[in-house]
Amino acid sequence: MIQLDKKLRVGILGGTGMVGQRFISLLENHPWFQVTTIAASARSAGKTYQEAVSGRWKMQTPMPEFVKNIKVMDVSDIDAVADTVDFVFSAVDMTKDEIRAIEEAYARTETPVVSNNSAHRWTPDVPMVVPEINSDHYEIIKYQRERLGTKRGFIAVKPNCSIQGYVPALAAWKEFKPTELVITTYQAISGAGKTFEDWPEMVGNIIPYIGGEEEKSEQEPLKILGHIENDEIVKANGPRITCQCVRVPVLDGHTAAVFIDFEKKPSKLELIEKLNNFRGFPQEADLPSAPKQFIKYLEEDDRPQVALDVDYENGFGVTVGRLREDTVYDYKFIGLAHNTIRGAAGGGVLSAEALVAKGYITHK
Ligand SMILES: N[C@@H](CC=O)C(=O)O
Repeated sequence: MIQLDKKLRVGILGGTGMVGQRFISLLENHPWFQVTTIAASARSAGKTYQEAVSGRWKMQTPMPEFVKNIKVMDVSDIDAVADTVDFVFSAVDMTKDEIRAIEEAYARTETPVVSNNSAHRWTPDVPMVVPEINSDHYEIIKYQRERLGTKRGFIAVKPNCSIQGYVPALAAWKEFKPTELVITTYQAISGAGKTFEDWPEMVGNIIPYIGGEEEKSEQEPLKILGHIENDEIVKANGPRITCQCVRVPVLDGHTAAVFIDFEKKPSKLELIEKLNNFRGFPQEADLPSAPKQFIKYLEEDDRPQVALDVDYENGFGVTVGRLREDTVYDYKFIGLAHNTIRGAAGGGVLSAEALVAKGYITHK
């Protein structure tokens, strides 16, 4: 693993919300990153983090000591916040237009922005990366910096949490050329920033609608599987993906039930072997948060299960099971990923580690 002489100073934009809290929990004792700054709305600014989050700490582990007395800054005091950090994670809660503008404004202060938000996912020169799959897309950053007129500053985003249970399998099976997928996702309530305490209507309930989620689940995989052409990322032509997204009474863990067709139908054994052996840049570079084995195939008929498998590889890994031939499609399977770790803050932390290892994030 790379050793840094001193830790990089990190700011969390939107640090009081659920994803911000997850960033703070994951970054306690991080070997490369030290959270020095938390920025949130004017309502929280000036308070200590503990005061600002009072009664709203949603993690299952206690609030880390180091963060309790940090004075929350106003996220719109861009220069003041940028002065205190080497880069920021963004989990701000604003309109898409506001997010696009504020993330660009931070990037223009020469502060790299690693964002959990969807606002910039379709900006053509903004990489949307799952580090095991398409960390080569970070090469687009040089064109983004030209557009923004920056030397250090840029924006990189991570994709939606709903796709993390099946896109890794698609990447592992690329050589068999997947042509068509029919998916249903079963999404945990933490994806909506909720716990059962603040969303009691979800106990024993299913809600067959998550605003905007189906389009993201169908389209974002194509950007990840795409390639750089000139100064933009061009999305892949296929596979065709159709998806239904359903909210289920689970705290953490998005499950995907997937039917899949291939151009060249492989054997079940070949598919399982590709899943278990799939490695990418985080494993090769031995990044601090990299799961040793990114995808694990579980042979038992009743796995993956949220209760047993959501924390696989500390929530950074993906579990797959129930792979079998189908009567209409070539195969069907189930995938599971932790939505607030691999699917949100953890995916952001791993992306930032990849950006450090590749030299895009440095000390100011
Ligand atoms: N929109 C998702 C969160 C993923 O990023 C959800 O509602 O589960």
